[in-house]
Amino acid sequence: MSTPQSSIFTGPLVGSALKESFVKLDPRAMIKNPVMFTVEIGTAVMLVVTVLSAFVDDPSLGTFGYNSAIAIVLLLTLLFANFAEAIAEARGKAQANTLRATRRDTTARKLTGDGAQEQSVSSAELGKGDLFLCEAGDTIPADGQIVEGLASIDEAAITGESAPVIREADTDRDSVIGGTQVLSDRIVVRVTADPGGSFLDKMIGLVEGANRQKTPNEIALTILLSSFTLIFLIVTVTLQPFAAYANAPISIAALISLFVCLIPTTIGGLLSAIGIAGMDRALRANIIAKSGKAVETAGDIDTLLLDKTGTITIGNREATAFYALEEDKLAEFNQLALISSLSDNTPEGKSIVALARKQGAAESPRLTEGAAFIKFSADTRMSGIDLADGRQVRKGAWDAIKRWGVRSAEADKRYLEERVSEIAGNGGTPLALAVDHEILGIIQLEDIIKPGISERFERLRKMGVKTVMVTGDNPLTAKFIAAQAGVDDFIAEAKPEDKMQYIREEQQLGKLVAMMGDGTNDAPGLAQADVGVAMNSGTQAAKEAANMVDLDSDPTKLIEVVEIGKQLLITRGNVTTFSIANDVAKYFAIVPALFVVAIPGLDALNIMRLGSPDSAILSAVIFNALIIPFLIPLALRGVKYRPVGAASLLIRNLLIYGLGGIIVPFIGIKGIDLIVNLFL
Ligand SMILES: Nc1ncnc2c1ncn2[C@@H]1O[C@H](COP(=O)(O)OP(=O)(O)OP(=O)(O)O)[C@@H](O)[C@H]1O
Ligand SMILES: [K+]
Ligand SMILES: [Mg+2]
Repeated sequence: MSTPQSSIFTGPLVGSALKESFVKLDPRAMIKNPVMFTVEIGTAVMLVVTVLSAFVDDPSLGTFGYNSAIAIVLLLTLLFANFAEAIAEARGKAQANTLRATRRDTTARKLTGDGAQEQSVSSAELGKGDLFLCEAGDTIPADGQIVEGLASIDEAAITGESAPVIREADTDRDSVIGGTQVLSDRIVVRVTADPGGSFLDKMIGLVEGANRQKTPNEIALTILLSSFTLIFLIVTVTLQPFAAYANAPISIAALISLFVCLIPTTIGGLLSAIGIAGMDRALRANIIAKSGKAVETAGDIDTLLLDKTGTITIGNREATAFYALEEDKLAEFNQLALISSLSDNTPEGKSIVALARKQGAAESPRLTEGAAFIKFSADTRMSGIDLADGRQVRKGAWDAIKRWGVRSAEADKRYLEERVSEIAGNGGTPLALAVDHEILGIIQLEDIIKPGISERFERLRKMGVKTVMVTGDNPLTAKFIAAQAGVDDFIAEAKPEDKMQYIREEQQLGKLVAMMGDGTNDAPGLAQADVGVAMNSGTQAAKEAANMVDLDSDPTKLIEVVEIGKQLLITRGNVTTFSIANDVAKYFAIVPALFVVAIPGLDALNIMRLGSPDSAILSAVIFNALIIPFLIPLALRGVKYRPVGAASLLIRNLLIYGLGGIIVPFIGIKGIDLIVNLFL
């Protein structure tokens, strides 16, 4: 998906967009955009007037040549607006075609009879709940969740990322996507999507814009623009009796032109292109937004919930030291740390195994035979093993182990507590290791804060976004990392439901909240958040609850999501400002020119000194049409976004797009008028 940043106007895209521009003239499609629809009616009337003026000898109809010029320019206005939308859609369509190539029928190795038999079927025959087997070289036939094994998978077809990813059963990285390829090992997968409802199918629909719906903001803006259109319709129509009274009758061509110049055609023509381009920018960042609304909401986010481990820190939290309470028991410590982590798939668990081995511990099948592994969960904040000999070994957060119940002597506990505070105070994560409710000592886990992350938080702060670090770690560690990384707030010893609680509280204050997650226990939070971004590597539940999926599974992507949303809102706001300022300026450019012959007093207002009323009108409609293609690159690329406060941003943009919007038409229309007068 991450196609190289291509130019907006590439050959084949332009060709198909040009064709689409004509197809989109269909009034049934046009009516969805009331501003441009009225332009279409105006164009139709002008065409009739043009034909009439060729045959009927009525001076009030105007000349055939002038009428056809106006009619053509109006038609171009429509085509330019259609082209803006078509070119915005074309990029998505091209991507959809690439994706379609990935979605082909493959043979699936379906498992039946409780996984005992293997049967070759077509991927199209797989339904939700079916089990299939994949080995190195196989193409994964359908979306699913790994129930057994682990594999390295090439997801380049979907994500554009060539480095293989590891997907594993019983982890937060257990989902696989149909169409991707297994590179090594063997997995058993349970199908999670029926044919036609796969991730790829949804993605194709999204990038194609087939089910693109107007966002609430777009609908509101469309209503506002339609009311402007209605007001200007009244203004234009009431100008006629006034003109007749002043003995300066206005031709139909002039009236329609004036009307089209006054209504907000610029934003009307570019509105949907801006929206599509916003989705497209998200897509280029490898984010699949399930709706345009989600992208927009991202631009308004007040509070950003970010995980500590893996988002703010590098996330390979590694065991760097073991502190045994009694030095002569270090060997036992090593041994128990090792066996309690043997089936712990977390980075923490794996690194504990590695450190224990390095310090001389060896596996002892005799010891682990018949043992039951206790998996780590964010709720218990512990993991461990129940040995066949009856001993219970646990490792976990200090307070979690204490809550499990420890019988250690007070003095020992105090001594260990100091170790714990020392490790946590330096940003490390202390884990207590206990056997049969007796603490043996402390495991020190260390993690590194991502370089450059505090600059990103600074950027967010300037945009007025509050960042909150969420961690299952203890308050001391959390405080240290929060201060180092420069987040605004933190939640320590957080359980999944605490996230949800925090989101609710913020929302009750009227805040919009975004979060990113991957685990099944993140799903409620992802659903509750105004913007929930799931990692592609995450569980099916997380992906379903979220309104966006990040194909790169990069937790810092949330920051980018906010920036893309802001850019979309600002681009739309600026083009709207520019469009309306333009229309005001056009009013003052045209009206004095229209009446200057009849009312010489208006000459004072006629600052533009346009050649004649006819050339003034024609120049204004030409300018009005040209400004649309002129702004297409801005609409598609978005306004360059700077992280500054809302107030200074508003002032800046009002200056550039408001004042600019007033000045540009004067210069533009004057210039066109000079050229037009060469021909008239
Ligand atoms: N594999 C593990 N075995 C036992 N305890 C663990 C393990 N991993 C983490 N812990 C303990 O559980 C706590 C919570 O871990 P959890 O992974 O839920 O949150 P976190 O990694 O600190 O934060 P984040 O939400 O950013 O991932 C940790 O602070 C640590 O004390
Ligand atoms: K206009
Ligand atoms: Mg974690």
